[in-house]
Amino acid sequence: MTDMPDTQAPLVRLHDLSVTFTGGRKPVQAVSGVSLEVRRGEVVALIGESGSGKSVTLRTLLRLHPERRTRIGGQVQVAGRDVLAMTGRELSAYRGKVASMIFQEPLLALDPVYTVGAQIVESLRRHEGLDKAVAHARALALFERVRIPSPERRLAAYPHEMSGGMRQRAMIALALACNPQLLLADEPTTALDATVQIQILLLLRELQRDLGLAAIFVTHDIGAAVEVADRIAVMYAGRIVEEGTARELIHRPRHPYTIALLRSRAHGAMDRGTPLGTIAGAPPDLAALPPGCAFAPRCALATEACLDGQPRVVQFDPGHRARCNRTDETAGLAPALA
Ligand SMILES: Nc1ncnc2c1ncn2[C@@H]1O[C@H](COP(=O)(O)OP(=O)(O)OP(=O)(O)O)[C@@H](O)[C@H]1O
Repeated sequence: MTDMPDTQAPLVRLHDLSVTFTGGRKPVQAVSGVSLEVRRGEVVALIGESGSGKSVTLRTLLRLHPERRTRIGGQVQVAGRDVLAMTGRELSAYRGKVASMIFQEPLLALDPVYTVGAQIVESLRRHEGLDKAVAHARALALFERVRIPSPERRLAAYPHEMSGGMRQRAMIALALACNPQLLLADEPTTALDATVQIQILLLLRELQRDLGLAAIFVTHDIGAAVEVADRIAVMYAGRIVEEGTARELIHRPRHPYTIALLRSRAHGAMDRGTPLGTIAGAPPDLAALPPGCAFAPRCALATEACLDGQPRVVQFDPGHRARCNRTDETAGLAPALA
């Protein structure tokens, strides 16, 4: 029975991940000690201010960083495979087939000189070994699946000939072409109009459920995170500072940063499209991280101990944890939402 896949094991397992960019004058510690598990069929949202390491974490799952200027520590396992140990050939078989990414700007993912249809057909031929006619039929079915009107005509269009929303749907079709198990989405709707954002989010949620995909979304939008995610992980200065079910995190946040994020949003309305608000002070320089809690200089509850060393990780309900010394003080601090 040893070669049977363990369906109970998490599909994604990040353990003590650290990512340091070494190309500049000083090393930039973009991600520190991130551990995160995502099960099959589960959606996790990574939220936090700009520069908190959300995109870097996501991109590590596909090893998209410049190899020679990036130092990666810890473990990255997807579908039981060690992503950091993959050879170039293994990596290109893995990308798109096991894990696929949709980006904020489809024009960066789609090649401008080929029609969208040609790109999907090419991906299906390369990864799945399909012949041209079968690949074309599959591309057409994918366009129908993501509800692109006049799919046959649109397959023959170049990316720049499509509207933003249609391009995003085409990129989703391309990402799903080879039946991946894991969908990674980096601010997938930020560049779109509010109504198109909602349509795309609902489409992603529907596809994720129907296809039983695991997904990790990076977003600035708490409303979108609550809408699509089963669990939310809040990042600050490269660390996950709090993690829990979407419900738990919104109603019973325990990290002062999560509370500040929720409070900073205008009148606390959980409407979609409401971005994270601003919090007084600035995040730390990732090239000179402090020895203690990186949020302490902005935290009203911080003590000397918070400035001196890394805070402890406190576990609440199963799956809800916060990296903070002061969680006794934050219990019941309603984020002024309801
Ligand atoms: N290739 C790179 N070389 C050097 N620094 C990088 C590189 N990629 C990202 N960084 C830095 O790592 C830090 C974390 O970036 P990241 O993009 O993960 O933040 P984020 O939380 O996703 O923010 P945003 O919402 O703005 O995308 C930033 O300071 C960024 O400048």
